[in-house]
Amino acid sequence: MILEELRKRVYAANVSLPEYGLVKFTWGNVSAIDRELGYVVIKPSGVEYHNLRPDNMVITDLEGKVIEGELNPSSDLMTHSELYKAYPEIGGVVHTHSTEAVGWAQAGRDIPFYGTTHADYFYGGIPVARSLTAGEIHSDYERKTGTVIIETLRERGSSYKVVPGVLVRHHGPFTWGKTPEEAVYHSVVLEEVARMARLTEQLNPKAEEAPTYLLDKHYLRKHGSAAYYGQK
Ligand SMILES: O=C(CO)[C@@H](O)[C@H](O)COP(=O)(O)O
Repeated sequence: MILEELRKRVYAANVSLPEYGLVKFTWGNVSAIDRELGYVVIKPSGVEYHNLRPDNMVITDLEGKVIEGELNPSSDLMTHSELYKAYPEIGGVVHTHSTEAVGWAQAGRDIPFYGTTHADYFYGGIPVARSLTAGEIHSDYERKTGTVIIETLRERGSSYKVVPGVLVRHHGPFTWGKTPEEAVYHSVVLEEVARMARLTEQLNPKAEEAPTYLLDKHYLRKHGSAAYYGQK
C-alpha cells in the first residue's frame, strides 16, 4: 500500500473534523497531496467518520483516476484537485458544512474582519465566492467549484497564502494549508471567526471592521513579512 504515512495523517485529519464540531454525518472531507507523485489522498465518499481507517483512504491522481482504493473518492475530489493545481504551496485541503460558515455562505456575505482572532490567520475578510451558473453546475460542478474559489481570490487581489479559505455561496467553506493538519486548523479558525462575526453583528448591528493597522500588526506578528507580501 503506497503513501502509508500520508494515509495515516489524512485519516487522522478526517476523524478530527467531528471532534472539532465541524461536521455532522459525512458532511466534510480532508485530503493531502504528495507533490512528488502527484497523488491525492482523500476521504472515501459517504463513509461515516467512525468507519474510516488509514487503509480505506482513497488515492487518486489530479484528474480523478483512482490509483489505490476500493471505495469512491469524496465527491469533492475535483474541487480539491483544482486548488492543488492552482496553489503550488499547499499540501492539504478541507471542505465542511460547518454551521456558522455555511450561514455566511448561504447569506452570500464575506465574513468581515472584526478582530484579532481573525487577523492571526486570515489577512482580511473571508470572501464568499459567487454561485455557480446552471451551465457550470451541469457541466463540471466540482471542478467549477474550485474555479470560482480561485477566481474570487484573484478578483479580490488576495493571495491564497494569506487568505487560506473561501466560502462558496449556497454551499460552504473550503480551506487549505501547507499540510492537512494546517488546513484543518484553518477550518476551525474560520468556523470560530464566523461565529464571532455573527455575534458581533447581533450585539451591534452597526459594528465596523477592525482597522487595517491592527490586521497588519497581528498578521505580520504571526506570519512575518514574507507571508504578508504574498498578498501583493
Ligand atoms: O457538499 C457536499 C454535498 O452537498 C459534500 O461535501 C458532502 O457533504 C460530502 O461528500 P463526500 O465527501 O462524502 O463525497
